[in-house]
Amino acid sequence: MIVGVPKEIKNNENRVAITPAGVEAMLNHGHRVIIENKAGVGSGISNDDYLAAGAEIVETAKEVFDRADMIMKVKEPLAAEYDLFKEEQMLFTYLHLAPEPELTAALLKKKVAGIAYETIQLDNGSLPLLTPMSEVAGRMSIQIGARYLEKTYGGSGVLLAGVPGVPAAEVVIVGGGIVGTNAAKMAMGLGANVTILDLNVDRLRYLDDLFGGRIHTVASNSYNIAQAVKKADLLVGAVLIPGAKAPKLVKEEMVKGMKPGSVIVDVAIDQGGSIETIDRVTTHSEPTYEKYGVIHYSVANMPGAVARTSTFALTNVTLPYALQLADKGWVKAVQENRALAKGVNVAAGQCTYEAVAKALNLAYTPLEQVLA
Ligand SMILES: NC(=O)C1=CN([C@@H]2O[C@H](COP(=O)(O)OP(=O)(O)OC[C@H]3O[C@@H](n4cnc5c(N)ncnc54)[C@H](O)[C@@H]3O)[C@@H](O)[C@H]2O)C=CC1
Ligand SMILES: CC(=O)C(=O)O
Repeated sequence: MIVGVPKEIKNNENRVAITPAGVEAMLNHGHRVIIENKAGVGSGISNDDYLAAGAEIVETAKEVFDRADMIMKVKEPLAAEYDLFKEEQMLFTYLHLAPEPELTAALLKKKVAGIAYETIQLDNGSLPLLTPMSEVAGRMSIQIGARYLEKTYGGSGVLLAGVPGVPAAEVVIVGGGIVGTNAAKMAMGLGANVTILDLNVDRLRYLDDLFGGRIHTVASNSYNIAQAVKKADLLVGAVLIPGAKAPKLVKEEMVKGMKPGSVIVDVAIDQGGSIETIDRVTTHSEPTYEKYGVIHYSVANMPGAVARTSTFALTNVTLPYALQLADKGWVKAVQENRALAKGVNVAAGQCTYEAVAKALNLAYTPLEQVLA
């Protein structure tokens, strides 16, 4: 099979979907890898590194899409890439289709088999191809929040740690999964007071144990969210219902009541955002906007800014699945791997992921019907 890796084109997206180690593994399995010129540069991987591992470098994304049976990417395709899909091509990448009707329509029209990293799910409910980027984004959310709290960035001028005699900042995290836990680790490490809200009380129990009772855990409901948001210097949105649009848990009225110069980092923006006043996706070039005196940060590809770490963390987990797809073709691969089957969001012109179909008001076709 020919595996194609285009250069990412999202604003400041410096990650790349394969490393030289991945190229070597693909070749060892009998496949060929073609990579767009300079696709790895943002992650510190040169064309020569790829060539030495046995890849072929081509000049344009069009050539990659034209020649490859399977496209491996990091971020969801952007409008400029929609015309490049080949009929029934396999696409393995983050897709986040629930807030993306146009992309979904383009994939359905070309009958692309779109396998989304973020919905591949093990039987224990975990999302192994989302986890490493959630670890990155969760950790980043606190350093980003700390920066925007500084006066020079428009913030309230609060230091997360405080100092002896002046209290530490209040960090409130809505969603205690991978992003939330990693945000809490960083915030606690910096000396902030941390509150995490989650719907899942068992998860809160686990976090209470993990942090030795040194963070506050609170059951998530609109009353408790309102109380927590009111006191927050830094609010992190970190909820997820796999595949679905994020619920808007923090209402406009709650944001209006926040302290001037406080900061919101809505990590859940890639699923549409969990804060009512987050009305746009921002970019690394222009990451924030101000509303009701509160700084809003809603970048959907946060790990792209720390691409060297992120590319290796991501490809560590994507490669084993990519090899299965390349070795067997997507149909056989998903028939033999239940976790991978959950990644199939669209195939054969049908929407095969229920939460995506619901979010976009599309007909839902169970994957088994497409495979029959
Ligand atoms: N902006 C970016 O660059 C990135 C965004 N993300 C996104 O961050 C979000 C969170 O990801 P993970 O932490 O990996 O997910 P996760 O599945 O590990 O955690 C989500 C948590 O949200 C909780 N939750 C669900 N509904 C809730 C509610 N009503 N109230 C409170 N908690 C609720 C769940 O119980 C779960 O513990 C996802 O949308 C993910 O795609 C991840 C990486 C990078
Ligand atoms: C998860 C995701 O969307 C990202 O890492 O960019």
